[in-house]
Amino acid sequence: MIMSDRPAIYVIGGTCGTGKSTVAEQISRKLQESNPRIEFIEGDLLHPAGNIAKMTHGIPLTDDDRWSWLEKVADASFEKSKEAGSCIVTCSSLKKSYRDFIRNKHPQARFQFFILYGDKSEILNRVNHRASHFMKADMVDSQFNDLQLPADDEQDSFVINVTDQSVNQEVDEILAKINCRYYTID
Ligand SMILES: Nc1ncnc2c1ncn2[C@@H]1O[C@H](COP(=O)(O)OP(=O)(O)OP(=O)(O)O)[C@@H](O)[C@H]1O
Ligand SMILES: O=C(O)[C@H](O)[C@@H](O)[C@H](O)[C@H](O)CO
Repeated sequence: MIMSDRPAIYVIGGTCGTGKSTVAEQISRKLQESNPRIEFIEGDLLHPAGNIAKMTHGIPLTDDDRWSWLEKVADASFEKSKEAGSCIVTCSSLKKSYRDFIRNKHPQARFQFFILYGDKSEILNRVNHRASHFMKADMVDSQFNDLQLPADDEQDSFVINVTDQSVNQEVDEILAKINCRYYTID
């Protein structure tokens, strides 16, 4: 087995309220133990102001709202991964076409998608219980309507169940997949 020399980008996706930021922060801390240069990019910070305004007012984003944001996510994460060998980014990546767009933007990199998935009732519960976040419960239905979970034809993508696992269990599951992939030839 050898280590791949393509930079690796770990995308933590899923609908609002699945725990993307919470899980991604912990994963980056774990990975930084062996490589302090690995960075975590909060994908929500790359949205244009207009997208945040729409979501704050309970208006779901369209494909056209998302393309320029997805491009920034792909570009920013690729740049960081070239510096450190890998990086972590949160990005909902709800549709297959979005994941394809990101993959195809930088074929020199190895993107892996971890799509966190929780039952709608659990997600509503989480969104209702967090304070001062722009994404409110009225957006949950539209997020589930747009969600296309990866199927077998997306071998770089995994669905992580977040309904009945703790954050630590989710982090361990993702790290196991990252480590396993990192040391294989591709
Ligand atoms: N098992 C779990 N896994 C992840 N998050 C959990 C879990 N249980 C509870 N939470 C809580 O769910 C809430 C949502 O998490 P977080 O804000 O990280 O989600 P998110 O996907 O980044 O949300 P958004 O995309 O809307 O910003 C947080 O308050 C987090 O602590
Ligand atoms: O694609 C989208 O509709 C958006 O990225 C949303 O998913 C939010 O940015 C994120 O989840 C924060 O609540």
